[in-house]
Amino acid sequence: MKDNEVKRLLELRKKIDEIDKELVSLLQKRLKVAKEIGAEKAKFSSQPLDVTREREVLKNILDINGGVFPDDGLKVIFSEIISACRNAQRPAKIGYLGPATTFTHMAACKFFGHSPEFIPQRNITEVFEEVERGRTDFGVVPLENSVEGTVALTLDGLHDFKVKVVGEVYLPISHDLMNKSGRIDQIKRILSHPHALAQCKGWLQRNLPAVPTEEVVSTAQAARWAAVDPEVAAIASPLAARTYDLQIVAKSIEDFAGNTTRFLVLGHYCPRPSGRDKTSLLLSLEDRPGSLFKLLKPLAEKGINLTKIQSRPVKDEPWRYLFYVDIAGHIEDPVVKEGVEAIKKGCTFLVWLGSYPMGLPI
Ligand SMILES: O=C(O)C(=O)C[C@]1(C(=O)O)C=C[C@@H](O)C=C1
Repeated sequence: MKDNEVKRLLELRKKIDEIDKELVSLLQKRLKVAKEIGAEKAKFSSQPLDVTREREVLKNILDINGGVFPDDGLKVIFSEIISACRNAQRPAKIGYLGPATTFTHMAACKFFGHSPEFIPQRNITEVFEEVERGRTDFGVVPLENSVEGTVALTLDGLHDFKVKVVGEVYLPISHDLMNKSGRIDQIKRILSHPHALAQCKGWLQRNLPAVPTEEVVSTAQAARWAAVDPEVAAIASPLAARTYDLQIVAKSIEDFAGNTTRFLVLGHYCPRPSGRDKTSLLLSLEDRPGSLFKLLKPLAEKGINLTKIQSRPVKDEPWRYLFYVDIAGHIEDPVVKEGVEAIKKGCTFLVWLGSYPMGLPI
């Protein structure tokens, strides 16, 4: 490099340093205002988290930017700025189905950003329990996978614990095969969560038909085993590979493209209507002809969109079923409120699980 080129580079770096200084000063100002908002909210014991406002902030920023700064980068930066401001208002503890690096962990970070404290729980029931007891502010659990279907333990938790659904997150699930060496010929056993093994069955049969598979409690647990045993390969997330220092043998080995999991965020409040909301219900129908029709009729009449219905056996009453139901709209929308009241008439019991902003499309 010539002298004048070095000089030019130093000048430009000085400019960057000055801009960064301004950015930090602006971030500090933003944090101060966010704390003031937090103090106002605390006066009427309102929850710091306002997903609708957060989405509005992100939309405003992308509009102002007009694509000049890469939009994806800007979204990540501002999601983390908001996460830090929210956490400064009141530090939050988030329980999730652990251990660290599970897809539920990734979903929790997608929803809350990285500022809160994330606490891995041993199983789905524990996530519910900790939220119910108030030891965590929120919990994140998987509800359904586009290939594997509904997670029964989550439906049980919604029935057994006093918690509300306060949000949802959709996360694309892409499974990688990983081990210590990155060499396929070293693999003597393949470990993963039963869902992940099922989602990669075709690929495993085509590529490693002679290698036995073993089910473990989570994809992260599988990665931990792979980290200590060179003969073990894990099917897990890219985050697990980074965390446990594993090499990728094969990327995205799931059999169906577009494999997505929907996660629920559990808490104790009701987010305000955002204009694009979902309401979740848990109900039990009378055991008589036409009771399911009675449930669906008022929804159809009022033009309410039923987005999910899933039955689950009542454990202590053979051949009776609970129904988990999602409908479009917020319980504060008059039409939804009336629809739920109408449904109630044909139910032996109905619990409103929560109303919350719909998860963003991936
Ligand atoms: O506007 C609010 O209500 C705030 O608390 C501020 C803020 C933000 O940083 O922009 C932080 C947390 C909320 O979830 C929404 C937005």
